[in-house]
Amino acid sequence: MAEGPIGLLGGTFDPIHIGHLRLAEEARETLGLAELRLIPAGEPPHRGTPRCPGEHRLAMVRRAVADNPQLTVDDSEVHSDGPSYTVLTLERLRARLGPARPLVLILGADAFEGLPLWHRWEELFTLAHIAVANRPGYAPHGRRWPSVLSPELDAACQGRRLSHPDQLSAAPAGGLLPFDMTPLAISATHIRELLAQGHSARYLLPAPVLDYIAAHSLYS
Ligand SMILES: Nc1ncnc2c1ncn2[C@@H]1O[C@H](COP(=O)(O)OP(=O)(O)OP(=O)(O)O)[C@@H](O)[C@H]1O
Ligand SMILES: O=C(O)c1ccc[n+]([C@@H]2O[C@H](COP(=O)([O-])O)[C@@H](O)[C@H]2O)c1
Repeated sequence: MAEGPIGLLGGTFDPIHIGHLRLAEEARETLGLAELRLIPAGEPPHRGTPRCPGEHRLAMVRRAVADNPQLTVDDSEVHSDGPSYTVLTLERLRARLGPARPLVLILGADAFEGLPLWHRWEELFTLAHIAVANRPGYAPHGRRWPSVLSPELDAACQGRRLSHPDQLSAAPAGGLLPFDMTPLAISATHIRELLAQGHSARYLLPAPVLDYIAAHSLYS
């Protein structure tokens, strides 16, 4: 029998903020995950070069979760060459963890909407379940979702919808589960703007991360 599902939250984390951390914590709790791994992207595909190098973003993620043993950090993408394609990360994890372990890719609604642009995106469902959280400004689920999805994403989701987190343990991959989290209209873009203008970003991200930013003069 496979052990409990492992959640995977990838991101540029430039920098990591309270929106990411509540997403991780609420996914872990709501979805009944045995563990949640944060995976900072080395070279995030489909966006410009991050403002901070991977080592700094990784260091900030480590500081953000240092007091929470249930949130762990996977540094493999930062230490790999080439674009951080999620399908490659999932293949590597699947090879290491075996075919039976349920894996759950955690995405905010904005990331999910862009899924058909991802490298080998249709194979993601063969490697993991996908759990999608609401994000203010995007249509996550409920009345409007998934009716707002592009036709190709809608088609790929047909027959995958799970109705309860317990179903994540019943198969290693292939399900789609929307879930609610505390709506938080926080973005790394806004935090970078605040810091560049010399404004306070206090309480939008953990104090140890802000201390790290100050110590290394990042984003100013
Ligand atoms: N406030 C939030 N609520 C829900 N999901 C979020 C939130 N912020 C980020 N996410 C999700 O976390 C993952 C990583 O996001 P990312 O690192 O790109 O953060 P971001 O704040 O969107 O950054 P940026 O503003 O630089 O684009 C994505 O799946 C994204 O949807
Ligand atoms: O695999 C891809 O093609 C792909 C394309 C865009 C984004 N991703 C991943 O999605 C996560 C969030 O990306 P971003 O750019 O919103 O921070 C991060 O882990 C990226 O590596 C992955």
